[in-house]
Amino acid sequence: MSTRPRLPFLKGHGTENDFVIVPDLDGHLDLSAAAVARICDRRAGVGGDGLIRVVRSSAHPEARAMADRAEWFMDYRNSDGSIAEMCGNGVRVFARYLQRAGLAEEGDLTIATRAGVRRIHIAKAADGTDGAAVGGEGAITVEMGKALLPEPGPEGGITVSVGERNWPAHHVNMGNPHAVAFVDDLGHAGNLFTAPGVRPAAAYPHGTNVEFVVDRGPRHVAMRVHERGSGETRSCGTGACAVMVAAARRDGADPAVTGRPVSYTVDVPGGRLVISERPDGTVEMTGPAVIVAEGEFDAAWLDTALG
Ligand SMILES: N[C@@H](CCC[C@H](N)C(=O)O)C(=O)O
Repeated sequence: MSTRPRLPFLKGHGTENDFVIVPDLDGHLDLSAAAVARICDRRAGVGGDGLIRVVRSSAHPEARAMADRAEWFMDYRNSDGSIAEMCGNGVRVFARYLQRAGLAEEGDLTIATRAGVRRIHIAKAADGTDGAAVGGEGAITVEMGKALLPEPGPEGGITVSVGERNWPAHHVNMGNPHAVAFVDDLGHAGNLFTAPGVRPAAAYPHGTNVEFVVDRGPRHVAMRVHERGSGETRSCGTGACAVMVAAARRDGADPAVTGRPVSYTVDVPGGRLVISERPDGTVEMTGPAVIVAEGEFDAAWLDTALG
């Protein structure tokens, strides 16, 4: 018989990038990488592209310094248990959880992440759709910070490869790393269960997320992604932001030069995100966030999962 306190969880997604949400408000849980991987396992666990632990910033050593600017910290883990700096879809789902739990209201709030404090706006949801229509009522907008575009090192620019195919790629950092390759056909990326090759390895000492992008129309692109630590997912918010910035620079659009914001629609297999870049370089993402279920871990199962 387990003596562990009952542990609730929720399941949510943003454009079908799905997460197990574990409220641990006062930071008592010790979640090892192995435990996260078991919880995210789609057959033997709850299943998800990642796990989001909701913890008070003041109760987490990595967030304490942000506690005066953001009450809540998103402790994000990939489905293999590895730690990531940021998750764009995850932070919208995190905000939706706070709203549902009565810990935040519609309107403006801030959330601490390993990439820094992010400002969020939860639009008014008059129709209860949880923002399923991008930009519609209930959608959530996140100020994702500024994109960094690291210069190529001595070994040259980035190349992404799948099988025999190679593409030049843009190195974009949105708090976490991305390699963005423009391709003729999203099918050419093939089977993304395994990670694409990325060279030079030194450009990404901690690995990278890889996006494959095609044009759909003016300021409108579509992408597939292989996420570091999770494999192919149906969407990646930071990836969509990296794609938007890479597409804008490719198209000769730089808000810092023109003084005008630029906006792209980014289609992902799981839906649509709208991404804008402002003249000060801040990237803004708008998209849906949905909570689909709420439950409680079986105590005996949790004992074995947490070890
Ligand atoms: N799905 C996320 C990104 C999650 C982290 C990523 N796999 C990494 O390791 O950097 C998003 O929506 O941004």
